[in-house]
Amino acid sequence: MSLGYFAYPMPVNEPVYGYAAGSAERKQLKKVVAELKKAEADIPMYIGAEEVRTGNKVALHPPHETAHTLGYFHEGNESHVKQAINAALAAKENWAAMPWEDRAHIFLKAADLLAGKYRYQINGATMLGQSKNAFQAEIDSACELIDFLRFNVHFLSEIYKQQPNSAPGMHNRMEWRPLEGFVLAVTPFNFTAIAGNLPTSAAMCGNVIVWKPAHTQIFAAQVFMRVLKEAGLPDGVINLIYVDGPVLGNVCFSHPDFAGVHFTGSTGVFNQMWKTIGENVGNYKVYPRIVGETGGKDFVLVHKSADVDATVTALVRGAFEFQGQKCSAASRAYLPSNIAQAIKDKLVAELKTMKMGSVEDFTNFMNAVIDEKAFDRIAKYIDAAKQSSDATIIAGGNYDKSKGYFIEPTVIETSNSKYVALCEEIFGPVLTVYVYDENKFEETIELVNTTSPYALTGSIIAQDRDAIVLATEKLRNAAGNFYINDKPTGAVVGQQPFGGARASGTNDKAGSMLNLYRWLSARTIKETFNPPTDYRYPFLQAD
Ligand SMILES: NC(=O)c1ccc[n+]([C@@H]2O[C@H](COP(=O)([O-])OP(=O)(O)OC[C@H]3O[C@@H](n4cnc5c(N)ncnc54)[C@H](O)[C@@H]3O)[C@@H](O)[C@H]2O)c1
Ligand SMILES: N[C@@H](CCC=O)C(=O)O
Repeated sequence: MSLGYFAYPMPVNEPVYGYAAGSAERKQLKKVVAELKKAEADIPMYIGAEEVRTGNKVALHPPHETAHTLGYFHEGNESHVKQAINAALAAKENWAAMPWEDRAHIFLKAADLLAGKYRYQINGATMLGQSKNAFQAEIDSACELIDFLRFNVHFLSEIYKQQPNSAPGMHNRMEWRPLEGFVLAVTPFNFTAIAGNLPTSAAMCGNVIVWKPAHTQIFAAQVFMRVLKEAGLPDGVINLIYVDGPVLGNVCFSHPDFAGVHFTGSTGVFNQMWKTIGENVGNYKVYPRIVGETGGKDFVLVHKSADVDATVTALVRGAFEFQGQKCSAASRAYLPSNIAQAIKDKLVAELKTMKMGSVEDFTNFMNAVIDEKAFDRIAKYIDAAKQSSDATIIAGGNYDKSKGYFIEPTVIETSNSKYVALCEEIFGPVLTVYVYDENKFEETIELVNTTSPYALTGSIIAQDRDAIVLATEKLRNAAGNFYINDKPTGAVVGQQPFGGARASGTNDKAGSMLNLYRWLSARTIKETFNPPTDYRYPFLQAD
């Protein structure tokens, strides 16, 4: 029963804690990190009302301290995927029928729990499990996830208000129904916020979800699942399972009730999913929604009028925060010949001041990359640069996996505008720079536009307004998030809706109304107050 239209005004972004030396929040976070590290967590899957322990235990290690064991998760198989789908479908009717304000309040309560009681837990789990420093964890697993929850409640309440016109004698209305079936959320390792947003944005719309996180993000994912339970999310609405990708795909993409996938991860995996879904079209009850935000090869284009210090800071933060493991990370920079040397000199000097090590030491800017597979992949690009006649390593270039997966922040300079490290996503702490003739700005814009298949983020750094206008126009399709005089990372929910096009995904802008529309299937209802009782039109009468 609805007895009013309830208001959910635009929220403000969650304030970011600074964790400065001596602060109470820093002490508290350190204490929780130490407790989490000792606890040897035993992590079940969450299917319906059950905490499922299969006994097939997989150990979790901090990427920066691989000899330590954080705990174990219970890995599932095909039967658990089926159980999760069944639990989701069983929860569907009640969940879809729950009044919006009650659904909304579960997610608003979850946001408050994250902002208070669980803030250090979710940050600590992200720090240890994904090797994020305290600040990077704070902006991700606390603030961005809280923002996703609060802003999506606001955006969905705005969508529900959108209604058609009505001519005299009738009333038209629009029901914003959830999709018919279940939604699959497949989430990446690098952002706890994204992992939390993909299942909850669709669930908020009344959908039921099977959620599969990356194995390397499970340590934080399970904290969020417990927060959702405590906030009152009914059993079966979101089912958290730990299985291999192909096992998941085999069951979900051949299921008649598959209604959509909310994916963030690499372009290759998304392409494979899309193909499999295409092959199964005709076997589903509905045309599934396919939403995927994928890889990037994000650029920084520097104009001859740029400020050197601003450029270097944008490059250092943009390329090396969280070891470059952001889809938005600055990974190729185009430097004009007049200031290229000054930029490179300062960049190299700044990188020498950067410390790398465990997340427990708050003076470390850099930590480890996520796992051995990533370490080996990134090291190959560095080795190739060492051997290439087209490339020189001007900073970093060393790596070591004896204690953790550590790779120095590395800058490659190349004279080949199509060098592999300017084209392919490396997803690690590697920035490739290319110096161009300062008088060939327009040609360089074209180069930026055509060098890589991706179009996620990019920046122009310039003081000359004409250069900014030109780059903004000509690079319209080269990035879904375009920055002027800033790094290309760090989008904030409600401020810079996030997503790219071309090989970077479907650009459904996480944390915006656009994304929520994908999880809704509108029904139009026309009610006529005084229906006609005779089929004959007046013109049928004889003169
Ligand atoms: N555009 C964005 O908004 C955005 C945000 C974050 C990360 N990313 C991208 O994500 C990638 C890094 O994350 P990752 O390493 O976790 O990506 P990934 O593609 O390896 O994995 C993503 C998810 O897909 C699952 N998966 C892997 N193979 C699968 C298969 N065959 N079938 C079904 N599921 C499968 C993984 O287990 C994981 O849960 C980078 O390419 C990065 O650019 C993009
Ligand atoms: N939203 C994040 C990127 C997420 C991708 O990994 C940013 O804008 O840096």
